[in-house]
Amino acid sequence: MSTDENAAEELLRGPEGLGRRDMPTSWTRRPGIEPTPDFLAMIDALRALQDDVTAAVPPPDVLVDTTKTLSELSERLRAYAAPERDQLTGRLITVPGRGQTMSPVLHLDEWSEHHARGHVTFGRFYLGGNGAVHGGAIPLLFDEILGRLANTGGRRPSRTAFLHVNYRSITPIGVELQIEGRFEREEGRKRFLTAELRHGDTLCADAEGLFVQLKPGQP
Ligand SMILES: CCCCCCCCCCCCCCCC(=O)SCCNC(=O)CCNC(=O)[C@H](O)C(C)(C)COP(=O)(O)OP(=O)(O)OC[C@H]1O[C@@H](n2cnc3c(N)ncnc32)[C@H](O)[C@@H]1OP(=O)(O)O
Repeated sequence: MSTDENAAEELLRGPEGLGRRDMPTSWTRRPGIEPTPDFLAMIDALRALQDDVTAAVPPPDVLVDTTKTLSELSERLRAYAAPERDQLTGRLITVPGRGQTMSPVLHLDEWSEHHARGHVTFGRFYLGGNGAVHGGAIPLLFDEILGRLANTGGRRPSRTAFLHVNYRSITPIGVELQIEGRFEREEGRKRFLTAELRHGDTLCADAEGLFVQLKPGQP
């Protein structure tokens, strides 16, 4: 196993491997790369921007200005693009949201090898229509909680083979929702997990996921 995989395994091992607020703040493949508060602040600002862009209907002059500013920002950051092995976003597993903005921030409140409970709020960015979260955004969240659960507790890495989602009632944006995941059973390399997303007493969606443990050399 490479040093990188060892580092990941170390953080994923055991009930304390995830969800701890006081653990080292980085999962990095190269010493010296850390998610500084400034980096995390940039990610938070991007999340707010995604919500604001989604909601905004600006006048033409503001649109022109905004486009110019965004293009300048892209160009500025492009100069610092790193290869995947050095990328921070998505790999900061000790930070809620893992430093990426593709899925909403999952806050874990309780964690064990077989169960996880947390909360999440979908912002305006995730709107499908009529106040409901887009149907494609909900599996992102299920994959996040189940993927973590499937790969924690010293288990060898696995990948999602299927993720079946049932949409039971609309999932509202802009309010805190509760999410719960369970590691149901293991059959050889196959790990079966389930999850539910609720708004108070209302079941919004549930999911069943199969995660298959990777064979050596499988990407
Ligand atoms: C690497 C991770 C590190 C984690 C670090 C933590 C990071 C911090 C948290 C991140 C949280 C986000 C986690 C996201 C996790 C992803 O989303 S991964 C990305 C999405 N998934 C993929 O890209 C997977 C693509 N598919 C594959 O790579 C391969 O198909 C798989 C899933 C590895 C399986 O292929 P395989 O190893 O050749 O397996 P195979 O021998 O065909 O099947 C094994 C068994 O599974 C069954 N099976 C396989 N596929 C299916 C299926 N679709 N339906 C039913 N049965 C199936 C087979 O029938 C067989 O059953 P048995 O005959 O043993 O009873």
